[in-house]
Amino acid sequence: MTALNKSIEPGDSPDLTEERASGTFDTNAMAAVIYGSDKFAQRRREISEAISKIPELADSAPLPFLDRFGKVTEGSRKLSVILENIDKLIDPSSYEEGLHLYTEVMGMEGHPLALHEVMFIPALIAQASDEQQVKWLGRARRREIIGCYAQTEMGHGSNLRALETTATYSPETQEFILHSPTITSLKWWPGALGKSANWAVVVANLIIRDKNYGPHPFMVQLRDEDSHEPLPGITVGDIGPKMAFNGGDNGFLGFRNYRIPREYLLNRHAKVEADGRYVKPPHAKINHSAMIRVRSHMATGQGALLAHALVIAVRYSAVRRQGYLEDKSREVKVLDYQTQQHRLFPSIARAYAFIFCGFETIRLYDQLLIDVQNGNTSGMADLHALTSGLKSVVTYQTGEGIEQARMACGGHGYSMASYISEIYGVAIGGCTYEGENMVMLLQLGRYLVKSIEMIQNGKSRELGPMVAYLAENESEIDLNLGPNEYLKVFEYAARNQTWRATEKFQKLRNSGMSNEKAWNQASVELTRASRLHTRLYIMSTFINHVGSIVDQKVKGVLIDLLNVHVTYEVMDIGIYVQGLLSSNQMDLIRNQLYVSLETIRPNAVSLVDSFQISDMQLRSVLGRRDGNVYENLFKWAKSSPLNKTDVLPSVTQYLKPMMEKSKL
Ligand SMILES: CC/C=C\C/C=C\C/C=C\C/C=C\C=C\C(=O)SCCNC(=O)CCNC(=O)[C@H](O)C(C)(C)COP(=O)(O)OP(=O)(O)OC[C@H]1O[C@@H](n2cnc3c(N)ncnc32)[C@H](O)[C@@H]1OP(=O)(O)O
Ligand SMILES: Cc1cc2nc3c(=O)[nH]c(=O)nc-3n(C[C@H](O)[C@H](O)[C@H](O)COP(=O)(O)OP(=O)(O)OC[C@H]3O[C@@H](n4cnc5c(N)ncnc54)[C@H](O)[C@@H]3O)c2cc1C
Repeated sequence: MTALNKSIEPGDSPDLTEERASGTFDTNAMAAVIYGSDKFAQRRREISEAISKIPELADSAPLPFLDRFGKVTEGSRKLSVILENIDKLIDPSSYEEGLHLYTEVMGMEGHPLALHEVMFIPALIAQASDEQQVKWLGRARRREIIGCYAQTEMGHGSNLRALETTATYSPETQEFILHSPTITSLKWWPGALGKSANWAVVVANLIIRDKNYGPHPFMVQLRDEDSHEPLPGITVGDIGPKMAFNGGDNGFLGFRNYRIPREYLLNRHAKVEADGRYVKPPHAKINHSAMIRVRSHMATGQGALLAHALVIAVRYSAVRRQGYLEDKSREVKVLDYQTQQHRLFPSIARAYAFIFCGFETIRLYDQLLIDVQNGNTSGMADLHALTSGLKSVVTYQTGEGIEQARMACGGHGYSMASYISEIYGVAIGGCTYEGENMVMLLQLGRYLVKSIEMIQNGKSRELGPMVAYLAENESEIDLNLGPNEYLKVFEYAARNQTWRATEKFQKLRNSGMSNEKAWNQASVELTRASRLHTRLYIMSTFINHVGSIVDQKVKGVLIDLLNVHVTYEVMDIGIYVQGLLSSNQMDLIRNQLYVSLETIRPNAVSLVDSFQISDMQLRSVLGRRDGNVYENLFKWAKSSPLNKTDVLPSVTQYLKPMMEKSKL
């Protein structure tokens, strides 16, 4: 990967060179904005450079040609090469540098340490006492052990209160006895559990003298550290192939009266004394902190996945020529079609918006962690509500954007040579993991209903800054629309829908219906309110972030992108703003959107180049930085294992005899 201003190199496709020449800003300066600092953007480039110098870190074959066994083996092989060279590649104490290294080398299909870094270590940091951290955190960080986070069961993932795995305290031996009483109680889905992890943070119901204290996290050894064989009392294995993530070993796990010491309950917040006395945590949901953390990181993670698909689709659209506009002597780049721009550019804006939003939620989580360690849990409900909505909206919109990017690549988009279907499979997993989207939208819905109830009870002044707009009133909007007026339009839509949904719920409840039934009958409307509220938050963070940028050229193009965003988003929620905007105003906004697509066009390739995703990381023939797509597409097809011989054994064995027989 080059560090050149506009990434122009000899041998590049002239079409892409032309695009890069038309860019109005420095892609390195934009990368500094995307990755939070010039220093880190520079480190990413250096790490990519260092990776490219170690040939063993490259995939030994294009991943789509490997079967499941090959993918899992390839992941472990590359991991061992990474660890042999780690000091040459990154500062091992930097989480961000490590994440970049793993993302680039291991790719997105899963690997043995994926959950170790993302959930196991963070769960130890948030939930293990200082003493427990001394015992396990160093070992985990040095990778002497491999861990995972085992919560979901075959029968229950969303409703944690119905988990069936038990951890029964035995005061006589001062042990917990872990047990899986039914088939549905088997842990099912945890990443890296099946074959890689030898330890797990296991979430099980804490039972003391027949009383159930609900789900708690326990540190559990699953496999012998020498032989890697499962320990007696443990049944563990892989759950089989999935829609994506097939380099990962999502697993199942069962316990047969499996004993662990009392000290293995992660007891920073809740404790069980030797005599069985239970010490309550400071907040009932404190054991959910590992989930809040991942949800806080998901906006940037999903923004990056959307970015991968857009790098591929935008670059390819600049080299793909098909059909004509005015000049009939040369076919046009498909990127010049308005429909193609409408398909791709609003997603570029969303990818940037998600990444900027993620900066904010990561900051909020880091602050919450400090607060909670100091005994202050007051921020938990706000962050839970915010990240519940955000993970749901960004995963859904990312999925939509990636699928549009695939279609924007025509037939070749459907080939694994584009790699977009893998990106799609990985990204939409996010609609399910860390809380199924509808379930999480309804969590935010609860928070919004409570906020309306505060207003109804005359407590508007106690509302937090994110929901204060629910108490305002806006019935007219200036025709001369700028980003802040668009925010007002979104506020109007979110406020109206939240009030409407809450009033529906209240009306049903007041009619004598049970709380649960009334909630269920208002739930579609409540999820709509949650989505609008979250989209408002994304827009407002995007506007604030762009406002804070210093480099004027970068800021200029981001303002153009923001114009794409606000106009597209408002058109997309037209049905919710009919009472506010006239049809003339809607036409005006629609036209502003079309103008903003044209404005962004010369910078489209530079905007996706700025994500600085190397070819190695992208794993896409269509998205190559040099744009030399066609010759490499042919090379890729020729490397298919099916093409090793001209005549396949299956032809000799089945098709030839069939054809011979038909001749008689
Ligand atoms: C660094 C990472 C970067 C990027 C990520 C990239 C890649 C990841 C790769 C692969 C995937 C990896 C891992 C995937 C892991 C998993 O999926 S782990 C399992 C995740 N499981 C879930 O998310 C389960 C979803 N369910 C829940 O979270 C909860 O059960 C619930 C839906 C929130 C409901 O909980 P419960 O029934 O206990 O509570 P309620 O009765 O509904 O509510 C009671 C009140 O408590 C409040 N509440 C609930 N949760 C929290 C919380 N976490 N914090 C604060 N408050 C909480 C709730 O709002 C209620 O409040 P009230 O309205 O005031 O009463
Ligand atoms: C790729 C991937 C990786 C994963 N990794 C892990 C991991 O590392 N560790 C781990 O513990 N788990 C992991 N999981 C499991 C994941 O967290 C759960 O699958 C997820 O939380 C959803 O729970 P569920 O499967 O029980 O869905 P269900 O709750 O069964 O959802 C089915 C349907 O029911 C609906 N529904 C459920 N409850 C309600 C409700 N109250 N109101 C309205 N609708 C409702 C849902 O909206 C959905 O439409 C992973 C899953 C995937 C796909």
